[in-house]
Amino acid sequence: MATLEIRDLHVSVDVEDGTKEILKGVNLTVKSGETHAIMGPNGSGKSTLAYSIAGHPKYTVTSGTVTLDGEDVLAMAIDERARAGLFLAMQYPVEVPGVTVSNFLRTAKTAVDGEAPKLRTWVKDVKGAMENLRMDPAFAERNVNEGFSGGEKKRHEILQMELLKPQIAILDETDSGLDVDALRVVSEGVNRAKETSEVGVLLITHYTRILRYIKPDFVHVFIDGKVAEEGGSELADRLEAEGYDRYVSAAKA
Ligand SMILES: Nc1ncnc2c1ncn2[C@@H]1O[C@H](COP(=O)(O)OP(=O)(O)OP(=O)(O)O)[C@@H](O)[C@H]1O
Repeated sequence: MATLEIRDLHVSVDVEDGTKEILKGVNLTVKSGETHAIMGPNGSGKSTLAYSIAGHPKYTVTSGTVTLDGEDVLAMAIDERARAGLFLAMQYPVEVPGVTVSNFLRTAKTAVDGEAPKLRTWVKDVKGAMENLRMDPAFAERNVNEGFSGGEKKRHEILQMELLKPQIAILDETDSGLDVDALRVVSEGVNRAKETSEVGVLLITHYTRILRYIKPDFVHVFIDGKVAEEGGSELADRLEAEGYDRYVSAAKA
């Protein structure tokens, strides 16, 4: 059982004429086995939240805390965050020339667990996870992210999550690059990880389409760098029907 707690998080970026505050006091708690969706209009700071927790150097945390079971996540090196049980899928994963998917997964698993996985079970686990995600076995021998299509990148991301078995996964879901089949396969992977290993998921949604396949337990509406409203999955349905207009005009008033 793990708890990720974000308390009064303020984050800025450097801009030409100084700094710009993007996150303006975010409060959020995600526990094992829960799925939380963050929804909000373009530019409201959703990706910034993911990047900040991931420790992206462009984003400066000016105040507030992020803890995992009471441990200070922001003080951890990036690899320590993964070892502590956080999975942070990046919106634009980097290419790793010369490193195959298969080697990458095994190295990542070894780093996260502190010991190499047993070869026999590992090979079986990878094969099973790839089958579940309907991935061609040849994919395992390709170099990480080299020439991957949008759908392949997403499947690879979910494959990592299923194999690394984090406590809390933060997924920045640009489902724009996914066709309906890929969207379904990726969503099934997220639902499976939640059911089989009790992963807590913080799903950052840029489009509501993915929420037809993943039912969030909690929905948080992000407006201008903070949470403006919270509710259950019915809130996602309402937002899909009504949009964000009333929040945005309330924030401006
Ligand atoms: N490195 C940066 N330099 C300058 N401004 C930035 C930087 N990163 C983010 N911003 C600004 O911060 C705001 C929030 O951006 P962010 O990408 O977090 O929003 P988002 O809610 O994920 O948007 P979308 O749904 O459009 O992807 C935007 O106005 C964006 O232009």
